[in-house]
Amino acid sequence: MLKLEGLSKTYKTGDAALSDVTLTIPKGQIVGLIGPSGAGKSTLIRCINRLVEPTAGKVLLGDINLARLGKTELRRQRRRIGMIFQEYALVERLTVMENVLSGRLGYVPFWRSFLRRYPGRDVQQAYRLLDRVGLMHQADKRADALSGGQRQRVGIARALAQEPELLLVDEPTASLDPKTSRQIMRLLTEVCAERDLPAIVNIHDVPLAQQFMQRIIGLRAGSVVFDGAPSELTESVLTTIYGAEDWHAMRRGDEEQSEAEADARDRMAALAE
Ligand SMILES: Nc1ncnc2c1ncn2[C@@H]1O[C@H](COP(=O)(O)OP(=O)(O)OP(=O)(O)O)[C@@H](O)[C@H]1O
Repeated sequence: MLKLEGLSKTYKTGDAALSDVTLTIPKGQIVGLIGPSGAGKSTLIRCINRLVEPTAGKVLLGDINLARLGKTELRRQRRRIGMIFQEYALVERLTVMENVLSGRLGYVPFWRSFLRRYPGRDVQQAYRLLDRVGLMHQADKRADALSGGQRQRVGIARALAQEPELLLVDEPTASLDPKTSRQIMRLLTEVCAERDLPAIVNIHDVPLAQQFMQRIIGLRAGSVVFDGAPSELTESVLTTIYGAEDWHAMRRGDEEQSEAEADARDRMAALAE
């Protein structure tokens, strides 16, 4: 279970990016974090594993307050948190298998990782994970030979190889097309459910969040302005989160996108006739 208590962050520049955020995420719950640009979504995610140092507040993972830890203990505790990134953050020249195994780096002694000699148990687990994310036959391919969707599957397998207790997911589908985005979101929600794993997903795409998340947290100017079920995300709630102009502009953007897609489909269909 993750508990944030009074979490705040003011950057050196004076930007108050997070103000007094308090929330609890129970085991197995997958939470979508939405809000306009600059609302503090990335800051919130990064304060949890202290890629960004919180200015105040507690980050309780189980009964350990991550916000209070010194460097060595923080490094150990970070193993409990898996991260998935928008741009995948794979080592491009390494194979898919080696990328997944790198999720074990926090556990194996340095010499083993340096020689790339992982324990047999880790290798077997990595194969199982590759199978689960549908990449069994790509294990020996270099990461730079994969499509965006396949790369994100490697990112998911790598995070799971860590055997985390929490997943932090930063815009996992922002670089993917709509169909691949849905496949990735489906995979993410399934693997979390299978492991009773809680996740916080920073997600720009509101309809995608509504379709896949169990709970939505809306941030605006560093504060939580909505916390509820996807079905409660009404027009007026979205206006509170995004502001009237932004929300209408976003919706118009979606409509234009759908029209463009329908138009492209019609053209393809005409060509195929
Ligand atoms: N390293 C930094 N130094 C100073 N200010 C920062 C830094 N990172 C973020 N901020 C500021 O903190 C606020 C929150 O930014 P953050 O990136 O967390 O928002 P976000 O909701 O993730 O936005 P986006 O959706 O555009 O990624 C913004 O006002 C931003 O300008």
